Amino acid sequence: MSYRSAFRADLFAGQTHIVTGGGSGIGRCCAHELAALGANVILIGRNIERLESTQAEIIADGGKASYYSVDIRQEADVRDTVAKIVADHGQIHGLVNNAGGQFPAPLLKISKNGWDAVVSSNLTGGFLMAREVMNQSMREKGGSIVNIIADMWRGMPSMGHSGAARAGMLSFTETAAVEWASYGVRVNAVAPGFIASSGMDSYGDEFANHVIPQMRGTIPSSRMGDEDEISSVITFLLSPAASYTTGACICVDGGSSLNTKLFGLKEHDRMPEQKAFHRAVKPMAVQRMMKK
Ligand SMILES: CCCCCCCCC/C=C/C(=O)SCCNC(=O)CCNC(=O)[C@H](O)C(C)(C)COP(=O)(O)OP(=O)(O)OC[C@H]1O[C@@H](n2cnc3c(N)ncnc32)[C@H](O)[C@@H]1OP(=O)(O)O
Ligand SMILES: NC(=O)C1=CN([C@@H]2O[C@H](COP(=O)(O)OP(=O)(O)OC[C@H]3O[C@@H](n4cnc5c(N)ncnc54)[C@H](OP(=O)(O)O)[C@@H]3O)[C@@H](O)[C@H]2O)C=CC1
Repeated sequence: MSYRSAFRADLFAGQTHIVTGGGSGIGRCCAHELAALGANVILIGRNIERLESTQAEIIADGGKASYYSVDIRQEADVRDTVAKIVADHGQIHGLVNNAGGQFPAPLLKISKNGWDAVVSSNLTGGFLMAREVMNQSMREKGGSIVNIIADMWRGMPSMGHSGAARAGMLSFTETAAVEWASYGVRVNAVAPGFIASSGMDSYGDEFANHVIPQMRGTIPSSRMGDEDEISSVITFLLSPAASYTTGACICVDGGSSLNTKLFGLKEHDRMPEQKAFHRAVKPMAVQRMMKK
């Protein structure tokens, strides 16, 4: 097995874990790590080629993997796919709700369809997967769910649809942790910062050449994270080492969520009319404080 995990090699032996978005990026990396630790890994995504290729890599490494192609936004398809997985593999021990994505755009440029596409990918889809896995396996037999969210703690400028969905996913995580604790099911979240994943490459040259260098300057650790640095925290949360941890969110972001915001006030400073409006409605004392 070529994946060198920090965890014990038989940690998940005899267990089945689902990784949504397992055909690429963080999900693919996590699927490799879980398989290296003995899990039977179920990959979920839409693009069959990528799923097939990750499955082949894992099998070539001596691990166990299968894939099921499904759009996690389609309720009936999710229900039927989970039923097939349970029929084929039996108990589901872990679910990594990792599938998702968004496009960079300021709020004012996001159409209703664009908003819905992102919210359904990053919030509704994760809910559907968790509900079906719970109803069809974990409710009877227990398990662990890990939801991947994002660094949305101070909003998510230029990805506001995603920020709203991820904040919702955090709330879902907390509610599910409480409601499902008595079934022996733990539900936690991981909030990655800026991770050098294949997904991050999908935003084009402008993003790669301008946004990423600007983002990098805001990270206290002075670098982007790697996929395996997210995978190891997911693995911890799935494992018995986290047996008393539920409803938690671990930020894996090199400190970026503690640092100043990504974007300064340059745009605002270029808008004298709006500035004049704010000044006019503020009490004199506040204006004086602002001038200092
Ligand atoms: C910057 C600083 C950040 C700074 C902050 C940076 C932090 C980064 C942190 C996160 C990093 C990552 O997640 S890394 C990578 C994760 N992976 C990705 O994001 C992969 C790319 N994303 C996807 O494929 C997404 O799933 C998604 C965008 C929702 C595509 O879903 P669909 O295929 O269902 O969407 P479509 O059917 O094509 O389109 C549905 C609607 O969305 C609109 N739409 C789709 N792409 C659009 C686009 N680029 N611009 C405008 N609108 C778009 C379409 O026009 C449609 O609306 P109408 O025209 O009105 O009908
Ligand atoms: N990289 C980063 O810096 C950060 C990433 N994240 C989040 O982490 C997760 C993994 O991202 P990353 O690996 O970087 O990016 P990728 O784009 O490589 O991974 C996203 C995966 O989700 C799958 N997916 C997307 N939509 C659906 C859908 N509707 N149904 C089923 N599968 C779907 C995609 O597969 P397919 O297209 O085949 O369906 C793909 O494999 C995402 O949720 C991402 O937004 C969060 C914060 C930061």
